Amino acid sequence: MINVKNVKKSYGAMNEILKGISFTIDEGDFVVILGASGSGKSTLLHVVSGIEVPDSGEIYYDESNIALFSDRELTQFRKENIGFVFQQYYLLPHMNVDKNVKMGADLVGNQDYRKMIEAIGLKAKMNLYPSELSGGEQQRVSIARALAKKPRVLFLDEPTGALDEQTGRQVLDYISKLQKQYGFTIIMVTHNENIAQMAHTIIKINSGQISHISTNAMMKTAFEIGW
Ligand SMILES: Nc1ncnc2c1ncn2[C@@H]1O[C@H](COP(=O)(O)OP(=O)(O)OP(=O)(O)O)[C@@H](O)[C@H]1O
Repeated sequence: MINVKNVKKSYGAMNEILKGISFTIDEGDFVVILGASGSGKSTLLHVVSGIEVPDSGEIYYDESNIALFSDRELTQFRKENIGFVFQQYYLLPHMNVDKNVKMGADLVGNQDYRKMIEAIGLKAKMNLYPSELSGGEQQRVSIARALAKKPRVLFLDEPTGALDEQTGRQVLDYISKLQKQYGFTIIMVTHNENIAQMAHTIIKINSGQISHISTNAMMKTAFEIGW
């Protein structure tokens, strides 16, 4: 489904961050991208999700190479296919939970978005504002917002990076349960190697290059992994 071929990305003339990355991802896979700080994980996530454009290489979603898309085509592509969750939530502070999630749903006209609020365990807090929620709850709102547009692929950049262990496990548990329910593909960046035990495919990157790709036959739950 996703086929990344020899992708390169630099910031400035001497600063090559992605040095020729290639991999494929199947529909419905749970992929974790591991690597040290500064190895290029976030840059890779931005390029594969169409937030940024690579300098060279190809990024196929089925038959379409999004590396060739115009800005307008990319915006449309992201709207229809991509959900993105960041470490820092990026909720709108003046909107309550319901409105924050509705914002994602409105992008594609999904009337059904409250189901997602319920599925992520926040029905009782629907009318609260982000400042009235814990970090884990805020991250769950941002996941509900991303999933409210029914994306094909959910990208997550260190979704538990700002959370304590127990809250982090809860958030990961919701993510994997929702994947089983809705069948979207997960591509998650983390530097917590334990989280990779939840994934089916593990891509390790080092200094902008892939050092190892492996698959995991025995995926663990969020409460079985180490931390
Ligand atoms: N917009 C940008 N302009 C210039 N340099 C950038 C930009 N974005 C990232 N970089 C540089 O690219 C390198 C890789 O950054 P990236 O965020 O992809 O790494 P990472 O593996 O996700 O790191 P971390 O785990 O610390 O978030 C870093 O040296 C960073 O300074």
